[in-house]
Amino acid sequence: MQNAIKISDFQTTMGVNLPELQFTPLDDIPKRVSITRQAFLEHKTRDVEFRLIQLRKLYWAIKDYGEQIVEACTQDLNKPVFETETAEIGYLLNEIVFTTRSLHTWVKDERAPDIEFMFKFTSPRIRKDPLGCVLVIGAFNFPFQLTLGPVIGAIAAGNTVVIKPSEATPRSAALMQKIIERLDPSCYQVIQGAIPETQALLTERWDQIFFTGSANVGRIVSKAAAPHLTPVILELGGINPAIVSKNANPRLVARRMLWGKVFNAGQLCTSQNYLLVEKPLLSSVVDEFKKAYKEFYPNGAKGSTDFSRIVSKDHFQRLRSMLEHTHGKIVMGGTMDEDELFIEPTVVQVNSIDDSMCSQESFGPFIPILSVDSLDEAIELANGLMSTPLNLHPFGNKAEVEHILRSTRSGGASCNDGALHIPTLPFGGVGESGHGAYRGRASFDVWVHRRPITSSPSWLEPILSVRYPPYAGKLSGYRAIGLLKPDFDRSGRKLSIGWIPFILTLGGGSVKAGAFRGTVVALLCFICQALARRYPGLRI
Ligand SMILES: NC(=O)c1ccc[n+]([C@@H]2O[C@H](COP(=O)([O-])OP(=O)(O)OC[C@H]3O[C@@H](n4cnc5c(N)ncnc54)[C@H](O)[C@@H]3O)[C@@H](O)[C@H]2O)c1
Ligand SMILES: CC1=C(/C=C/C(C)=C/C=C/C(C)=C/C=C/C=C(C)/C=C/C=C(C)/C=C/C=C(\C)C=O)C(C)(C)CCC1
Repeated sequence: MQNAIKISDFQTTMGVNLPELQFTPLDDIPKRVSITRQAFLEHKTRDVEFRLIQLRKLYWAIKDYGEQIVEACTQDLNKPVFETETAEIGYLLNEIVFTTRSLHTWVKDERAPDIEFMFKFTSPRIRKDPLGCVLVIGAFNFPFQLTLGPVIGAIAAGNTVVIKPSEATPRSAALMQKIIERLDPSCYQVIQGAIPETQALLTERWDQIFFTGSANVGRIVSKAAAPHLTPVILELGGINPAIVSKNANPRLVARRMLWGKVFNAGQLCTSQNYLLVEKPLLSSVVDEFKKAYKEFYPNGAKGSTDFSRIVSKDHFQRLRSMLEHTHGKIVMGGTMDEDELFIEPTVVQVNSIDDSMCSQESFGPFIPILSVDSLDEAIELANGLMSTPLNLHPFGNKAEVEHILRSTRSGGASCNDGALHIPTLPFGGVGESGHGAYRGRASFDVWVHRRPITSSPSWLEPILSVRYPPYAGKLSGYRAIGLLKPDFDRSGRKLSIGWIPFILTLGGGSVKAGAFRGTVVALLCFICQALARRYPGLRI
């Protein structure tokens, strides 16, 4: 709710001090990036104990600054204390504890699957290497969760990190800097600013960029990354459909859909953008929305401390314009107050999917509803608007939900629910809603390079030497044992080989090839046994 340019000195509300946001001077940015790059090249973050210490420090910094986090979210978004405690502070603390508990397991080399017998002696394994010096660009709506969430994984994976919080929530941005300053400053830096500062960051070379925000800025980030071939994780928005069958429970539909639009005043990327409801259920769904609104906010949302405000005037005006341009009928809510950046949870019955309320992402407390004649009509409309949204909300019986899932694509799906996403499940978009997933174990995986490693022992040389020239006479051997036999015919049908040939051929192929493979296996076993007998301490 503050303008990023007009920021006062330390402010005190209810006795809580908050730091002032100061943009990083543009000239300082390359130097600060090179500090973190240098720290990576010095292998500071390779040590797993070092990473754990940093994560534990982060845990205690978030805990110690808890009151300030609540205050910053109040000032930036009028976020209810309950929502800050659960979706910002609690969410991050849980993610850190989960990560620190699991890290020793996650970092272990993995045995490589699907390895042919002869290569097993090269000890094939997958190592989880850090990517290097990485950039995290955060969004405004859950300023702490969506900025520090990806940072937890990046630290756990052994990267050095530069963090750019959203300037749209200046109190939170400034506080995040204080929090990160508790960690090793050579490895973790916060750069503050808006477009010029972000552009300056994007001209640097990164080993990965993790961006959360709008698709338009996502495109800018991708373009900037391309010259350096930098991988980019994009966590974008979406025009998420809710598809409601006539067999759904209208009370549950209304309560769960309303929750998605009152949590953070609907500034929630996983909540539904619009509802497509089968005609017979329409009027009862609308009635249930009115009842649920009364239950959630007996005295209306405006006077309640349990309802956020819209982040800025620009977003407020964008939302107002959406409502002003609708051809639909407001059946619940509809009030707003620009001075307070308040928009009431508003249900609008629309006549077309092209209505201003459906065709763009609202990212606010709007609930447009369009009635449809069938689930298939709903599926066609939803796929036509944005075929790859971030989330999907099918409501109905098991068969109907399955049918909807099989006919659509989306980053995730909350069946018979609003914006629910379990924190340890991988989370991310597909197509227009982004790519790459994080959270829980995925937060570690998204920040590592899975490096395949083999070590060829010298005693394997007689076998490995089949690859060296001269090649004469070697091709037939390769064809006999090196080629897998297909278990399908030319029309794509699967062939069944039966048990006896399967046993005779050691898993498939011709009897001759199987016999040859068996001889090689027996020979290798014999060599290993002989070696083990001769050198009792030898480990193979
Ligand atoms: N998938 C997710 O996890 C997720 C989460 C939250 C928000 N979102 C999406 O983000 C959008 C709203 O968030 P927002 O308003 O913070 O997004 P935004 O794209 O406006 O801003 C995100 C970040 O990009 C920076 N930025 C803005 N313009 C830029 C430019 N021209 N060049 C370089 N950097 C620039 C901002 O400083 C900010 O840090 C919605 O579309 C929402 O759906 C997605
Ligand atoms: C059950 C018992 C009790 C009561 C327990 C209670 C009341 C527990 C309440 C838990 C709640 C409300 C947890 C809420 C968690 C919310 C979370 C994690 C929100 C996350 C939001 C996210 C991830 C948003 C993301 C947004 C994105 C990505 C985009 O914009 C007792 C204690 C009474 C007794 C014992 C039993």
